[in-house]
Amino acid sequence: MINAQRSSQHLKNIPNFVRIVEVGARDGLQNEKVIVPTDVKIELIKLLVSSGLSVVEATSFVSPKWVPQLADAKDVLKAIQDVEGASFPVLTPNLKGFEAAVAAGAKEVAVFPAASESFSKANLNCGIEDNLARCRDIASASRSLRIPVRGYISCVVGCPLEGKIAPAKVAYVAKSLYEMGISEISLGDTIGVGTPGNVIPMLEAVLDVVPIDKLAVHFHDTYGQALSNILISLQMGISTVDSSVSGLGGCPYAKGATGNVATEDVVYMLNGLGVKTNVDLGKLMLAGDFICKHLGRASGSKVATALNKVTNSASKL
Ligand SMILES: CC(C)(COP(=O)([O-])OP(=O)([O-])OC[C@H]1O[C@@H](n2cnc3c(N)ncnc32)[C@H](O)[C@@H]1OP(=O)([O-])[O-])[C@@H](O)C(=O)NCCC(=O)NCCSC(=O)C[C@@](C)(O)CC(=O)[O-]
Repeated sequence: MINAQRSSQHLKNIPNFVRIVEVGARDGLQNEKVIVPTDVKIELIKLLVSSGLSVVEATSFVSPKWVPQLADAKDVLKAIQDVEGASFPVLTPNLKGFEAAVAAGAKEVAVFPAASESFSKANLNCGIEDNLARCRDIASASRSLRIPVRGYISCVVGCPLEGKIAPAKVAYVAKSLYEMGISEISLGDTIGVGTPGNVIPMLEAVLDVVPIDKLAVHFHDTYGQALSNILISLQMGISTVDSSVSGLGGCPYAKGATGNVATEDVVYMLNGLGVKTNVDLGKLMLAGDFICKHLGRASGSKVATALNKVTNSASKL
């Protein structure tokens, strides 16, 4: 639904409500070299849910040889079965992962093809077409179980191996996912090279073949462009945005890719636009503080950093 209260021509297409898909516990942690204890992952997920986030991607059922950080997927998912207030999608690259996820209690899964042939091979050990066949297998296995399947497309504007990616390639993968009944397609700027200049033509190409209410955007903030790309996407009518608490993240198979856009920064911008998210920024920052303290690292969120400075200097007065 469009925000009717806004009189400005420039803001009138922006939706009243944006659904945030929090990917910190999966995309955020998957690239961490030191293994984060399972209990810490579980506590992080619980804190994220307490902040009001209604979709918290929990983990991945991928090969532990490829992504050792998420080898505890089963334990994480089992431990959050009784947590109420959010759904917990998990990544499944193939039927083996899908079956393991379902056995551990997954009620939503995600497949993750790429728009780049080389990246598909680096990330999944198979090309785009072979991977789409795996996605199709998962889509059909999930149908009888009524499990929604999200589909990420990686490298929607640029690839670490191939450089620029043509919008038509993204549209092809998006159309394939849509035709196999994927519930939502998240367009991933895996290495954060998007600007409104290349994101707009990519979105236009995808919108020619997939309805807007099926689309989400997933921006990494490597070059500091994520919020401008999100704003453009909202102006084009997209109302689901992926982000990661404290800007954690990076893909192990995309060298140089830094964190996702920070959820705190997205919520702050949306609050400023008068867009509802149901997320409490203060509680979200507690989740960010918790994981940053554990990782021994400063937050990648500009908003959390600024608000923490303001609070610290006020408490010294
Ligand atoms: C797809 C595979 C498994 C193929 O990997 P492979 O080596 O080709 O697999 P295989 O079928 O040849 O099997 C080899 C071994 O892996 C096992 N295996 C096979 N499948 C599974 C499974 N599901 N779970 C656990 N184990 C599995 C299988 O049983 C066998 O075990 P072994 O007999 O040697 O003991 C591998 O390439 C893989 O796990 N890739 C995942 C990489 C990954 O997670 N990347 C990060 C996520 S993508 C991303 O971050 C981008 C995104 C989504 O956020 C969007 C964006 O940012 O733009």
